[in-house]
Amino acid sequence: MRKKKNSFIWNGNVRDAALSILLSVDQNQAYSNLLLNQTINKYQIEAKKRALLTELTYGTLQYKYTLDYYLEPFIRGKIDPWVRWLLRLSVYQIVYLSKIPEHAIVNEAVEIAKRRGHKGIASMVNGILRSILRMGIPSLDKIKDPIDRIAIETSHPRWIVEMFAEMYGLETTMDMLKANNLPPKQTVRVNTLKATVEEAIQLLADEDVQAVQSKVIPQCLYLLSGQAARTEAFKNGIITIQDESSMMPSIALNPKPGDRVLDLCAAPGGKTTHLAEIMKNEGSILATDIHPHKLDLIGENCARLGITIVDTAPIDGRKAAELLQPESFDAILVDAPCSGLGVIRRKPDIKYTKREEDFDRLHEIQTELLNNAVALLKPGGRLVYSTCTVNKKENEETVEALLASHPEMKLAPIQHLPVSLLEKQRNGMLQVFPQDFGSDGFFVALFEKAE
Ligand SMILES: C[S@@+](CC[C@H](N)C(=O)[O-])C[C@H]1O[C@@H](n2cnc3c(N)ncnc32)[C@H](O)[C@@H]1O
Repeated sequence: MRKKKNSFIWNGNVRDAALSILLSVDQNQAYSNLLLNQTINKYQIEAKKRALLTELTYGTLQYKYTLDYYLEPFIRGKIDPWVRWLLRLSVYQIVYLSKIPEHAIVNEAVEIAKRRGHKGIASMVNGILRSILRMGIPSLDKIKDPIDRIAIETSHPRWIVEMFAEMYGLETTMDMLKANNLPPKQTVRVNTLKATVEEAIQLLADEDVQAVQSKVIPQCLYLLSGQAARTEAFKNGIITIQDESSMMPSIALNPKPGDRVLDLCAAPGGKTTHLAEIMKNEGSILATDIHPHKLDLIGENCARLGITIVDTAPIDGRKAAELLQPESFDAILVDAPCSGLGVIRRKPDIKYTKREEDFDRLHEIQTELLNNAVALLKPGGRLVYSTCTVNKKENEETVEALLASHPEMKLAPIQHLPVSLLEKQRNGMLQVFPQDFGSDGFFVALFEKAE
């Protein structure tokens, strides 16, 4: 009987589990973050193994091209994809994880190769890994072309490096792509309807979770221990799990208590609930999304946080102006679907699966969403456009398309954010890179409609 190389049942072996997740991401286009969370939750994997599983899965995926460069001189002929992933997983540990003894890495890999394949494959894996340990990995200094060097060193496709180098220069590109390989901080937003920042820190401390206030956004806490989703503070609606950059759009829009607000691409409601907190839960927010099933998440988040001013509706934002009353909202947020090139450190698969062709289609959708938002905005109203990407085609160029077709819309300087962020504004637009504050790459533009 053929052995199943990909089927996964948790057997307590972290490397086996990491290998199964990596294969599934590669072959079934599964999302690494979702699959990892599902595996951890389904098998209730304990904290220490959970940390190692996360490190091995993300690390190996993040450094896929770098690991292939290191492996290349040692591999003769074609090898099965699962064997290549096993080798990448092992070389990742050899190169990047100093605490794991080298003989243990090799032994584990050989055992997995035996279980999933046969003795012949196990002996090949053994041979390759022992050669690497004996001879060392090839130096990156051999790569002379600067674009190739960044592509291999940070493990990003060449076209992404080229594109960013053209947009931002080589130095910023290198910094950004290096930051894409760092683990994200665990950050939460304090629900100011229920607690002050100090009270939230104390409530978390009561549960042995150490939290410190961010120096960038005051409502943002960094969790230095524990798991936010498992805390009573989370269950009781004191905190929301959210990246610090994602807190910028709602603050930039700054709706007033009593306003009528539209959040056009709202699910799962991270920013809708933030808007409601800023509005002190007074006024009304219509939260719409094209996917009806995702709207339940907004309802659940509002219930947990004690927010009562949000209504939800399944609406394709590209047709919203036909369905809702024109010029009826004081403030509108368009947190648009985008390429996600700012969140690669959370979703490393993005860098391998995105295609340049996707950008034109996204730019078109973003422009259509904004056109609808403009039609729904009251004269004198405010509109925020945000994305979690660092791609000018979807950011600056989308803003320019809006300004070109709507003379009644003007960019307005963003206020209310801390100076460290505001001084990054260029021409009324704010682009944050992952290397700036250790938060996601994010873009925010604020518009005002003429009276
Ligand atoms: C970046 S996410 C929004 C995240 C959300 N604002 C938050 O903070 O939790 C973009 C959302 O746009 C939705 N979407 C995609 N196309 C849409 C469309 N044509 N109309 C409305 N929503 C759309 C997606 O379902 C997705 O939930």
